[in-house]
Amino acid sequence: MYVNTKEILEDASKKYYAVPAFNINNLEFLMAILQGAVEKKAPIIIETSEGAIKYAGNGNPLRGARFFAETVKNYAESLDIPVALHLDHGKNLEYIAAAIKAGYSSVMIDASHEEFEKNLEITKEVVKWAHAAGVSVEAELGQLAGIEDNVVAKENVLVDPQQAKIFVEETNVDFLAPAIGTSHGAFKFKGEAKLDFERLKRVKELTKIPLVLHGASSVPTKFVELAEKYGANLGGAKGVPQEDIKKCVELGINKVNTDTDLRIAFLAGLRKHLSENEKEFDPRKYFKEGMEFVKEVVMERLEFLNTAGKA
Ligand SMILES: O=C(COP(=O)(O)O)NO
Ligand SMILES: [Ca+2]
Ligand code: NA
Ligand SMILES: [Zn+2]
Repeated sequence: MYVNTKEILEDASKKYYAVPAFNINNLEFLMAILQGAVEKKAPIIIETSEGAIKYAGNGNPLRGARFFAETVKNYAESLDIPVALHLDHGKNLEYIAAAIKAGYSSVMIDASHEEFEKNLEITKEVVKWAHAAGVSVEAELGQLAGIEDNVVAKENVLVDPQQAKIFVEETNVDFLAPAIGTSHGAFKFKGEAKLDFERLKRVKELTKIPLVLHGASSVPTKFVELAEKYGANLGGAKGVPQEDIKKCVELGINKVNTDTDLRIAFLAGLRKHLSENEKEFDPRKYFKEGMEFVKEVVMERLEFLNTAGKA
């Protein structure tokens, strides 16, 4: 069934487990993710960036948002697990409006590159707007290093727990993404992975709402090596160690944004299949192995986060 993201995350927050939010750009990833969630009897959050909406709508935000909202709703209504659709890293108000209009379960307003007061003002506006349409809202405090779609954040600016308390009270936002040291993409840490667990603990104590971990891909060596065996060049890829993710969930993270892990798994399967089946030209066949690897990563993460069996 198609549900509001808040429903899924409030249960997770109460019982201290987490739900992965998997990014998609096309039908193949959606199908692989849903198959994995059904097999694991788990609630699931599907998310699309503004870039994914631009891609599916060929530049038209409402066309792209409708493509994903109608496709996900259509699948969700035929499944007996809770499925939510979320706009990831909303920055452009046109895209946020399109997602709300198309029927997304929730939207992220990411104004974390702005000054605190400005971020608070913008988020307050979006919350009023979204709540009037029954849509829940995620916001972000602090910055992740690395490329955030179209905003290059210079360095990690970690969340200030006191500011988080004020921010949540003033904006009435439904869930919050506190920057605690992660970053997006496949090359996360220069040296050792270091997340600020103390800071995360304080944010949970002071805000008591569901929290989101961005940049949470672990970059599984197995699929990096397989992709490289068939010609990919992912040298130096490094993700968040699984035990760090587990610690974050124990401290109150409830939504775990995962994009890079699925991209690498799909890439490995596609490269492997194409190089072993030079005569194949049916996309329903040559995408299959990549989809199976995506499903494998999905099921593993659902087990690992204790989402399995919570549907
Ligand atoms: O934060 C993410 C995904 O992060 P990864 O690149 O670690 O999958 N999406 O919003
Ligand atoms: Ca941000
Ligand atoms: Na998000
Ligand atoms: Zn993110």
